[in-house]
Amino acid sequence: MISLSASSFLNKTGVPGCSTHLSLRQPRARSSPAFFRVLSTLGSSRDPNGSVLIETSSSSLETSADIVVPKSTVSGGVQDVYGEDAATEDMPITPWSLSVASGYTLLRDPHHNKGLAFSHRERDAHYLRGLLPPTVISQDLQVKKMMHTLRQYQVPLQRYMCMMDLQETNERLFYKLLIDHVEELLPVVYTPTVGEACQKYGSIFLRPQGLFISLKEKGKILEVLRNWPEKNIQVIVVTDGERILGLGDLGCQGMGIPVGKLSLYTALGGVRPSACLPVTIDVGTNNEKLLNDEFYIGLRQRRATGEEYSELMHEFMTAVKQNYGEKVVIQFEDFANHNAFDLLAKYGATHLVFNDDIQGTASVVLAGLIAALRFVGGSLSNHRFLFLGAGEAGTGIAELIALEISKKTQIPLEEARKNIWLVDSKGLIVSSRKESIQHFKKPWAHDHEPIKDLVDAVKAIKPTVLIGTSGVGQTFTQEVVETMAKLNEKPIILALSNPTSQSECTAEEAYRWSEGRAIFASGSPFAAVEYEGKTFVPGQANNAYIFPGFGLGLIMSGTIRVHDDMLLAASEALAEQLMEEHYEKGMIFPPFRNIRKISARIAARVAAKAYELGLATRLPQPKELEQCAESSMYSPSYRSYR
Ligand SMILES: NC(=O)C1=CN([C@@H]2O[C@H](COP(=O)(O)OP(=O)(O)OC[C@H]3O[C@@H](n4cnc5c(N)ncnc54)[C@H](OP(=O)(O)O)[C@@H]3O)[C@@H](O)[C@H]2O)C=CC1
Ligand SMILES: CC(=O)C(=O)O
Ligand SMILES: [Mg+2]
Repeated sequence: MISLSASSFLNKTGVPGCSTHLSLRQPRARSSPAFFRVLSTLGSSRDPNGSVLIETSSSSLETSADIVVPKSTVSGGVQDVYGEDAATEDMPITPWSLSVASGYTLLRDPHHNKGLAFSHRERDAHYLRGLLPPTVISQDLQVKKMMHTLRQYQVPLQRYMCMMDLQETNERLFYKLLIDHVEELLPVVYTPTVGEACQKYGSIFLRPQGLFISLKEKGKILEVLRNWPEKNIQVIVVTDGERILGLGDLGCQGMGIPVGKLSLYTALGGVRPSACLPVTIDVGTNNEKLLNDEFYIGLRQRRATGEEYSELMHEFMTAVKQNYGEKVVIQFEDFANHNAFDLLAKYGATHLVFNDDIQGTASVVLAGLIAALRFVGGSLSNHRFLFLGAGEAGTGIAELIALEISKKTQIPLEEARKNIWLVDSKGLIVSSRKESIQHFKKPWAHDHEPIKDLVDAVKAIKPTVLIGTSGVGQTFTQEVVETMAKLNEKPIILALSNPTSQSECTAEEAYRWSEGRAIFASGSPFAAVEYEGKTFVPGQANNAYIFPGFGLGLIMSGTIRVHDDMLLAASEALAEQLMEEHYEKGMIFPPFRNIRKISARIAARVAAKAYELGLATRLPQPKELEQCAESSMYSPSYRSYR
């Protein structure tokens, strides 16, 4: 038996040099109900839940000239299972996945529900008469209405809950809203509000989103993966909740992060929602407040460590490869650094893994620095960098800067590192500390006398660039910023810590304390600032610029491993999208409103690099990679139902 997805009715579609690969879905043998498989032309009946049940045999389907039957569902590449690509937008489809939803069931199916936008013809054809009031409205009017509703909520968390509710009831409207109003809604579904949502997840929790894999599932992870309704997964974002933004250990409630990141994969990068899988690994939490919170949703025990932790993670990583193949992107997100670096090193050789906090952050910051050269002149090798925070983000960025300098100037990497200094919770990282520091800090232990305070480190090192990656707010004090401004005509100051409460300083403070001379960007958004009659627009130095396009590039090329050169390619693709009008406002990142175009360019460059390195498997290489990226992006416009 074969279940036929809606898109299988569509002809192969595409743009020159990029054919969209459509596929039949093969149901898993284990749990697929035997009695219904679909093809409306072959006759139908209704099951008691309102689903239309249609029988067919696989052999009759395999003969259809328009249909591609892959041998395996884990072949990677771009597979338009539900007719979600922009290329399929104008074609009528049947609203089904495993069975045709109709009537009451259709209204409660978030993938196909259109609410009042169902036409009268569709209401007749799909048993919706009477289940909706008589008015028919357009999706655009629905967007207008939802924005009006959202703007009534003054409390950001209420807006977040409203958006989550929409995602669970009408997925296309959710994404249309997010894409059309990206600058307004990014702070709602992402930082800073997602941070508060994770902190209060137990209290606001209505419906589970994503897949929860706890120690209780040990030995059964493959089965758990098979409980997820979608089979053609292309991206997994996984966390264990130990370092959620700069808010620390939020245990199982970290689920808000993979869910939010994957919403951005779709809205910003065009990866279709059905291909995205959010996962939270629950090994307990050391957060006493949560352990004592009656509404906490996770395991009520302290974190498992050592072998117990590694075994669970290994079972997960193995099960993912077994179930989805090796072309599924596994994005590690918000792990604590004592696990993050090891997981990346361990699975980098066997899986398509990407650590967003280490690699994605590095790529976005490098892009901002390349753009900032426009204001400060010279090349990166002429600059001196000082970081507050020497963890995933700090050392990840430092290493990519050094790599870029080394490649551009042909000097050895060790030499390039010498202009980069980091401060951790114990002070400046210097050679006398080398024996006692974690392995990822060792390359940065340069010869210098120990210094405890940041301001003294600024005075001693005289950086041209100051980057905050400590997760601790208000650490770029007035004295720190004024010292930077004394040392530099245009000090580059990046306050990367999230959410807003943990930002090292505000945009207003950076501009005021530097007398309007700072080139400033922050991890969470700040509004434009007026200073002495001039308007400054702070950029958002956030990995959200990179990972959606980066992931799309990996998927569209069927890449099997991430390589540092792809991160450099992504940085360059982002930096080159700043226009004169942006520089005039002091910006070092382009506005998010053009993010889909930006992501397509990043995806194309990443894919091109993958082909160049021989890591891409989707052959032959499409001629127009950027066009290919754009045309394979998910479009949230409603489809017409036959
Ligand atoms: N804008 C963006 O895109 C991104 C932002 N971030 C943000 O960066 C922050 C850090 O993340 P990450 O690097 O993963 O975290 P880590 O825990 O890996 O690193 C934090 C680092 O900060 C140091 N630190 C902590 N407190 C202080 C202090 N008071 N003074 C000086 N140093 C201190 C720690 O020191 P020690 O080692 O001694 O404990 C550690 O080196 C978070 O807020 C996160 O949200 C992260 C990724 C992307
Ligand atoms: C942005 C991000 O990934 C973080 O703050 O962890
Ligand atoms: Mg993160």
